[in-house]
This record gives sequence, C-alpha cells and structure tokens, in this order.
Amino acid sequence: MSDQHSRPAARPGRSHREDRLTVGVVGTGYVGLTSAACLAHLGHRVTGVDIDADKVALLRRGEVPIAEPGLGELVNARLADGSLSFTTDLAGLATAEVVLLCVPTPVHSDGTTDLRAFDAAVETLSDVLDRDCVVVIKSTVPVGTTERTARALGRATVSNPEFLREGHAVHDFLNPDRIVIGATEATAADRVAALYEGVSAPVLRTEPASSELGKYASNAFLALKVSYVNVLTELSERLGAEVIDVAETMRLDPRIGTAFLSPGPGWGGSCLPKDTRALLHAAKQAGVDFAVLADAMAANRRQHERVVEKVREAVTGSPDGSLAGLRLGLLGLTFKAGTDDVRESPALAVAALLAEAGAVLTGYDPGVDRTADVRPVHVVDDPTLVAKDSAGLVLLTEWPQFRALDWAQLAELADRPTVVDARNLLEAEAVTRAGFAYHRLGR
Ligand SMILES: NC(=O)c1ccc[n+]([C@@H]2O[C@H](COP(=O)([O-])OP(=O)(O)OC[C@H]3O[C@@H](n4cnc5c(N)ncnc54)[C@H](O)[C@@H]3O)[C@@H](O)[C@H]2O)c1
Ligand SMILES: O=c1ccn([C@@H]2O[C@H](COP(=O)(O)OP(=O)(O)O[C@H]3O[C@H](CO)[C@@H](O)[C@H](O)[C@H]3O)[C@@H](O)[C@H]2O)c(=O)[nH]1
Repeated sequence: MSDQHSRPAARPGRSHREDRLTVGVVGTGYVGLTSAACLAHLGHRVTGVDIDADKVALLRRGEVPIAEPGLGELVNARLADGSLSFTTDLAGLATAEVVLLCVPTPVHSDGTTDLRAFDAAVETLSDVLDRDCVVVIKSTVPVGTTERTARALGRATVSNPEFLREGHAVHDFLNPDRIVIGATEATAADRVAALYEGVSAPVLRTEPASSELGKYASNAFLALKVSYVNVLTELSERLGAEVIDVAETMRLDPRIGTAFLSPGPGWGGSCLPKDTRALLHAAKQAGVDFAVLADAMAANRRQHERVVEKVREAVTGSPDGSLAGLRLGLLGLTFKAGTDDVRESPALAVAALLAEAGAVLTGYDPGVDRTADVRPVHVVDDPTLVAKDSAGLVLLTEWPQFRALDWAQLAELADRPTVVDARNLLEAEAVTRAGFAYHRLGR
C-alpha cells in the first residue's frame, strides 16, 4: 500500500453545485462504506444504511471497522461537514435520488447465489423510496437480477458493478479503470453517470445483462491467470525451469500484461472464488461448456495441496513423512497482503489441510488480531512466537514486512529452522545465511 494509493483525489468541491445528489447506500461493508465515503467526498449528500446496529454505532463515532488506507480520514471528514451520515433506519432514504445496493451476495458450493440479503433489502426498499429514485446495483449479482429488481420495485434499476480491490478500496473507487453502467433507460443511466462526475475513467454504457456478466467475466479471468501461473510452478519444478523467469518472460509481452502472474498458494478472498463458482454455474445453466474455468478452480485446489506436499517434504525430509504432532508456524493468514480479510483465504485452506494431516498450527499476520477466530490456527501477535519450537515455517501471505524479520533470531528460536515460502517473497540468500533451509514453489 503506497502513499499514492492511500491518498484520495483532490476534493472537487462540488458541495454547492446543483448536480449534488442525495444518495442512499444500503450495506456499509467494504464496497458500501467505501462508496458512501467517496461519493460524499465527490460532493454528494450520502446516507449509509446497515442492519448491523453495532456497525452503525461505530461508524457514527467515526470508527471504521475495516482496514482500508484513507477510508477513516474520508469518513471522519465527511461526517464532520455533514455530507455523510449513517443509520439503521431505511426511512432515511425517503428523499434519496439514487440508492446503491451494496449488500453481500454469497455463493453456495454448487455455484448458486444466495440472494436472501439482497432480496430482503429490495423488499424493504419498495415501501420507502420515492417514485423517481434510481436504484443502483453495486453488489455482484447473477445476470437477470437488475431486470428482476426493476420489476419488483417498479423503479428504474441500473447495474453498476464495482471493481475495487480490498486494501486499495478508496484509491480504486476514485481512480477506476472503468465505470460500467448497465441500464435500459438513458435518463437513469445519466443519473448514475452524474454520481461519478469528477472521476476520470472511461464510461461504458451497456444493457444490464452485459454489465452483470462483465463483472463475473473480469474476476474469473483474473483467477484464470493466477491458476495458469500456479500450474507453471509445478511444471517448472518437473522440467528444471525457474517459474519467476517464466512469468517474467510472459510479463514482457504487453498482450499478456504484467499483472496477476505471481505464483502463490492459490487465489482467494471474498470475490474471486465465489464469482468463479457463480459464473461456472451460470454457464452450466445456460448449456455452455466453460471447461477452462472448471480447470482453473481445480488447479486452485491442487495448489493448496502442493503447498502441503512442499511442507511435508521440507519438514520431514520425505514425500510420505508424517506431520502428526509437528508444530508449524504460519506467516500470513489473510487472503493477500494489505488487508485484514481472511474470507476464503488460501492461507486458511492450506492451514486446514495441514491440520488434517495432524500438524499443530500457530499463525501471525499483521492484519489479523490475536483474538480472531481462525481455527485451527492459534493466532499470536508476534512473529517470534510462531517460530518458537517450530518444526517449520510456512509463508502464505506476501506481507513485505516478512522480508525484514530478524531471520537469524527466528532460526535460533526454531526447533528445525525450515521455511517454505509459498509466495516467493523472501530473499533466499539472506534467509539461508540466517540459518534456515529455504524452500519455495517453482524452482
Ligand atoms: N469486497 C470487495 O472487494 C468487493 C469488490 C467488488 C464487489 N463486491 C461485491 O459487493 C457486495 C458487497 O460485498 P462487501 O465485501 O462489501 O460485503 P461486506 O460483507 O463487507 O458488507 C456487507 C454489509 O451489508 C450489510 N447488510 C446485509 N444485509 C443488509 C440489509 N438487508 N440491509 C442493509 N444492510 C445489510 C451487512 O451488515 C454488511 O455491513 C457483494 O456482492 C460483493 O460480491 C465486493
Ligand atoms: O499475481 C497474483 C495476483 C493475485 N493473487 C491472489 O489472487 C487473490 C485475489 O486478489 P485480488 O484480486 O487483489 O483481491 P480482491 O481484493 O478480492 O479483488 C478482486 O475481487 C474484487 C471483488 O469482486 C474485484 O472488485 C477486484 O477487481 C478483484 O481484483 C488473492 O488471494 C491474491 O493473493 C495471486 O496469487 N497472484
């Protein structure tokens, strides 16, 4: 998270302009809270609504319950000037000209989307909203949901998917790569475009189905890229290549692009896994064979197992060695660096497999509190505690500060100074010099 990423764009100072909109945001999680704070920053008058009374109480005091650079400052500045407020009462949206739906849309293991929270929010809104209010769906929803919602509410409903990344939420919201507006009515689309006045990005106007599908297609493609390079780690090992150089060879081709080619323990988080499952399900329902997607998901599960195989061999010296009763220390629990989010974290998927094999797990993560419940991992607040008496360390999240740990001290504390670096983060030479046996993927 660089400074540049944490600093919001200069406030355009639109507060006295006539195009200032009265906006409601339903759901104040990663997407809703970021949208609410950023839209207030852009000059709109915003009310955030959540069913979680504790969260609303926190937000009213200016306390932001998620770790997003710059978000706390934005929320407090806009609370102070009165352009942002929070409530549990949907009646607060009666005067809204635009309402954004930002509620969770989890996906079951079979790929069907659980729209209960979404439908509940829609149902409660129908009695509250002004006739002229435009409803905007920011939640990631199956194709057809926007049209269905429009019918249920009898109001203009627009698909406007969100592409922000966790850990960069404010920066991404204010500096998006694209703004996609899926609408059947031009006036409703215009009002959504007006929300983003002051943001510089290509605006793609389309019909709702393309907008909805485009969101899934984007996330699934990112997942596919990571799975591709993760499978190359195994192939590189078998064929005597170095995956870092293989990935770099690909990155230097602008047609392939530089991003999403870093091998790791698998892709996770609150979006990529659920959205790939949902897209595969949608394809099946539509009678379309999307085998490459199913393969990418299988490769992701395989990657978790590959990390466990690496650990088993590194720690016991044998591919069949037993991990039963061995104390392993995990460095990193979140699904990626720069966030406090452990939802569908590959680190925890690997941890579950290690625990199944009988290992006893202690974990440290700069984003995860000691009191967090991430069973089977016992969370500690100091990296030396994961090293103490350990039979091996497994680095699972690419927090840059892990590079700067006192590896010589960790080696002294460890029972067997062995580290498996599943993110290719550490400098092999430095860690080896400190006394560790160093192992990683793709070499
Ligand atoms: N997290 C991301 O990076 C991200 C990025 C782009 C899109 N999305 C999509 O955005 C949506 C929201 O994701 P999130 O990560 O912000 O979720 P989240 O779990 O962080 O927050 C959702 C919030 O909605 C509230 N809520 C639930 N039901 C409600 C209701 N009926 N009325 C009012 N509030 C209600 C919850 O209390 C919670 O505060 C999902 O569809 C997700 O796929 C997420
Ligand atoms: O080269 C890479 C890049 C990513 N990852 C992993 O891929 C996962 C997803 O990372 P990222 O995409 O940064 O996470 P999110 O914050 O969940 O963002 C994704 O999901 C959001 C929710 O839909 C979208 O809005 C974003 O555009 C999309 O990038 C994480 O486990 C990463 O560690 C790798 O292993 N190697």
